[in-house]
This record gives sequence, C-alpha cells and structure tokens, in this order.
Amino acid sequence: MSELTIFARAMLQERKDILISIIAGFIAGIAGVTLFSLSGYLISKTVFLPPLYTLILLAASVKLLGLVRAASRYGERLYSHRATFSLLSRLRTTFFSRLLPLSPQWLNRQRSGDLLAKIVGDVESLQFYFLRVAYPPIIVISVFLTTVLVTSFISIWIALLFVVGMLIIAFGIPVIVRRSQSKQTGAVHQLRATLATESAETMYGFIDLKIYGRLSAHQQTIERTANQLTDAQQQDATRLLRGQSLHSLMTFFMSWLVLVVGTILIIEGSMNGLFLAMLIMTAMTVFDESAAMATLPAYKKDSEYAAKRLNTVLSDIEVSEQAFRELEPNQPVDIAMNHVSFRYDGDWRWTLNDVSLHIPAHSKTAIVGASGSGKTSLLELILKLHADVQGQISLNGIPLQELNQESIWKQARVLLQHNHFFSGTLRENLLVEQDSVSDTHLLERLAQVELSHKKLDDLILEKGENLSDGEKQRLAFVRMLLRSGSLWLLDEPTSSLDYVTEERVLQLLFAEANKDTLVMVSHRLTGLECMNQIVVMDQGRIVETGTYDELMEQRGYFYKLKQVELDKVG
Ligand SMILES: Nc1ncnc2c1ncn2[C@@H]1O[C@H](COP(=O)(O)OP(=O)(O)OP(=O)(O)O)[C@@H](O)[C@H]1O
Repeated sequence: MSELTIFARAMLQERKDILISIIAGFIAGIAGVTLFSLSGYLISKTVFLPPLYTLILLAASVKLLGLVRAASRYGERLYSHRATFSLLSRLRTTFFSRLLPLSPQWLNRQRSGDLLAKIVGDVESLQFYFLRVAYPPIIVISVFLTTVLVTSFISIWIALLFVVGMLIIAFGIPVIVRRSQSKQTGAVHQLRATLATESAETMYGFIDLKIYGRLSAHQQTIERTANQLTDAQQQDATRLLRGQSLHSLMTFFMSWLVLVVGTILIIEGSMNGLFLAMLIMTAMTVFDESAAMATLPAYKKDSEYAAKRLNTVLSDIEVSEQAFRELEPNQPVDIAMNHVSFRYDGDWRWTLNDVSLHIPAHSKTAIVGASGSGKTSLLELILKLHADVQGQISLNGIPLQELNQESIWKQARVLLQHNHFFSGTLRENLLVEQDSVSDTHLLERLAQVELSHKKLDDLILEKGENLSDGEKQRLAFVRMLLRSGSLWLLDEPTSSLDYVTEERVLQLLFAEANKDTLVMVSHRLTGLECMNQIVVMDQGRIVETGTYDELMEQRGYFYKLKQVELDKVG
C-alpha cells in the first residue's frame, strides 16, 4: 500500500468529486435494486387484480426510479471520471516536475523507452486504482447492506442467502482470479517498457543498424516482444473475463437459489408468495451491481505494480534534490577546486583524480589534453551535474553541495559537445529560453557566425537531422550568446568548424565574454595565446598549468602536444 502514497495524496485533493461520485453511485445502486424489485412486485401484484391507482402508483414509481437511476449513474460516471482525469494529470505533472530539475546524468542512466513507458503507461494504469479498486467497494457494500436489511424484513433466510452469495463474490471469486494472476504480475508493464526501449534504440540507431545489416535482427526482436506483449495482454484480459464470467454465473446461481428457497418458504407458509418475483429480481440486480468485486484484486495488483515502478524513479529523484543556496545573478564567478576526485557510477577508475584548480573571476581558462582525460567531466562537475564528488568545489566561495543547481545553470552560458535541436523553425530553436529577441537581432547573430544564408523560418527536423555538424555547433553557439550569465562553459565549441570560421567564432566569443569568467575545453591548441591560463590534463589529473608562453617555455606535455599539432596541421 505504501507504493500508493502519492496516489492517495492526489486522491485527497479530489475528495469533493470522489464524495459526489460515491453518493451518486450509492443512489444509482439503490435505485437500480428498488426499480427491479418493484417491477417484480408489480408483476406479482397484477395477478391479484389490485385497484387501478395501486398499479398506476407502482408503474409511476418504476418509471421515476428508472430516471433517478439513469441520472445518478450519469452523475457517478461524470464525477468519478473527472476525478480520475484530474488525478492522472496531477500524477503526470508531479512525476514530470520531479524529472525536470534532474541532472542530465541521472536521465542518461535511464533507458528512454523505459522512462517513457513509466510516464505514460504506468501512470495510466493507476487510473484503475481509483475507478476499479478504491471507490466501487464502498458503493457495492453500502448498497448490499441496505438491500440485506430491507430483505430481512421479508425473509431472514433469503437475507442470509444474500450474505452468503456476497461473501462468495467478494472473497471466493477474487481468490480464484488472484491465484491465476500471481505468476503474471507486471508482465504487461515489463514487456511494454521493453518494447518501448527496443523501439527507441532501433530508431536512434536506425542508420548504423542499416549500414551494419543488423536492422532485420532488431525488427525481429521488436516483433517478438510485441507478440509477447499481445499474449500477456490477452492473458490479463482472459483473467479479467474469467472473474466476470464467474461473477455472472454466481448471479444466476443465486437467483435460482432464491427461487428454490423462496418456493420452499412459500410452501411452508413462512413467506408471502407476492414477494417471490420481487426477491428474484432483487437478487439479480444486487449481485449484478457487485460485479466490481470480482475484478478488484486483478486491478489492485496491477495498480500497485505500476505504482512500485513509478516509485523506483521518484525515490531516486528525492536523493538528488538537496541544494539550498543561490548563486548571485550577474556576479563574476570565481571557481575553486580543491583535491577533487570523481568517478562514474560503477566505474573502477577515477575519471578525475585529485584535481586542484583555481579559476579566478573574469579570467579565461582553456582545458586541454588527450581524449578521455576528463575535460568534459570537469566542466560537468562545475555545473553540478554529478553527485558523490570527493574534495571541495566552490563557486564564489560557496561549496557546490550547498548551491542550488538551477541558480548555477541560470548563471552559466553552456555549450556542450552535443546540442539538441527540436523539430520546428530555426527561430524556435534559437529562442528556446526567451522569446523577446527581435528577428533583426537574431539575423545579426547568425551573420556573425557565418550563417547569414539561413532564414529564421527554415524548418529544422527533430534532432537537427537536416543540419551539418558545423551548423549545429554555430546555432548552439548563437543560442548560448542569446542567454545572459557571466560564467561561460564551453566544451569544444569549434571542433566541427573550418579554421577560418573557427577563428571568427572564437574572436566573437572572446569579445562577448570579455568581462566574464570563461572556461573552454579545447582539442586544438591554436588561439590559446590569449588565455589567462591553460590547464593540461592527462588520465584524470592536471599535469600542467600556466599561460601559453609559460607552458611552451617549460617544454613539457603541452609543448609536445603543440609540436604534434604543428607537425600534423602546420
Ligand atoms: N556518462 C558516463 N558514464 C561513465 N563513464 C563516462 C561517462 N562519460 C564519460 N565517461 C568516462 O570518463 C572518462 C573521461 O571522459 P570525458 O568525456 O570527461 O573526457 P574528455 O577529456 O572530455 O574526452 P574527449 O576529449 O574525447 O571529449 C572517459 O574515460 C569516459 O569513458
């Protein structure tokens, strides 16, 4: 039950609608039972040729009850579904708002298909908890108890028969349904997540799979999973149907039993024969109204499983939300790292090993080194994208663990190696953060990065499929320029550009970031002369630090890298 705490909280917020639907459901149930009982009574009464007004009164009551039943059933459906949809939207937004502040690192660890299956499928499954598990028993039991009470005035034996029938429906049938279900719990959820994951991976890697001739193998896997999912769904549906069929069987059986017992009671003279048809109709209706009890355990188990899957995500998230101090906006940022070591989850080696570094406010720092030496990871640590970091990192003297992650992101103008482009116009892709920038300004910015041939209404495909890598890099660069913030963190911002464009872009960057703190990871060693410091990394350690001239004079690691570059590029 603890898995459903979030759901229970959301239900409390919808208590008004829930209460109305319970009351309306109760009225509909009682009206239904009375309607059919009265019909039975009317039929029996007709045989004895009662006065016309009695018949008119009974027929009018039946009509009226029909209307009451229809109206209250409508009210029940309306309010219960309104509550359900509000609950669902509450759950979705709660889930999504928890995901939003998460570090990309956490999101990267999730398989996108599985996450999607949780956001969509598992949240959806929770609707049944309310519609089929939480409130129907309240209605069924209250309608049933009222019926038993009224019936006991006519015949205590028939009332007892009803109780026995209800016990079988409420406990016997669910046990049978649950027994067949226990081995299968969660199969649909798991297979749905697997199918989403396999489909997402096939879509992402479509071109590579095609080139390497592995597409059909992947398609077969997807088909196999889809078939297994269909089978699991069919088994689930069969189980539900089995419960419903057993319930219908029980309803008919009880009606026959009422007929038999009622006949005996009439023969014995302990019951008025006028009530027989009425009691049979009562039995049929009251047991019919209790259909929800037969399928309740199946839905309950399913919803609990869905809640459990969602909880695994939410409990992870709670761990990662702990920042509490703000980084002052528009202040120059000073970065200090003191004996910082870090490794990725499950990795045996240190990605960053005992790194100490000071990046003063307003300074320009380049981080260079071999591929895989930890340059990007170092930038990500400044952005507080990773937890479990050893040593001390502070921004403007505030330890990173005390800083609100979002306040760092607000201050930072970040350009990572991979930038996402959304399906939409070029304008929309540039104005992801703000929409108060004029077209003229946007076009000026585009011209500054040699993209004057692009139009703001040009359509960009999902993930920027119709852009070259260099164009993507420059558009992301413009996107970063349009932000405000005094901390510039760039990871190889010009790696896909030709030398001429690269020089222009770097000049523009240095002019724009003139008064700010700039940290730039770079593969290339050209243009670093103007940097205040160059940090050279190797295998997670800082091996050299200094200005360009100092490092060249030292003739150490940087000098060697520079010689290699000169040999290769000239
Ligand atoms: N998300 C991750 N999970 C686990 N290991 C990672 C992850 N990202 C990077 N690594 C590992 O950390 C090490 C440092 O990676 P990082 O990207 O920081 O290096 P880099 O110097 O920026 O490399 P490059 O110049 O190729 O971009 C690499 O060995 C890499 O395999």
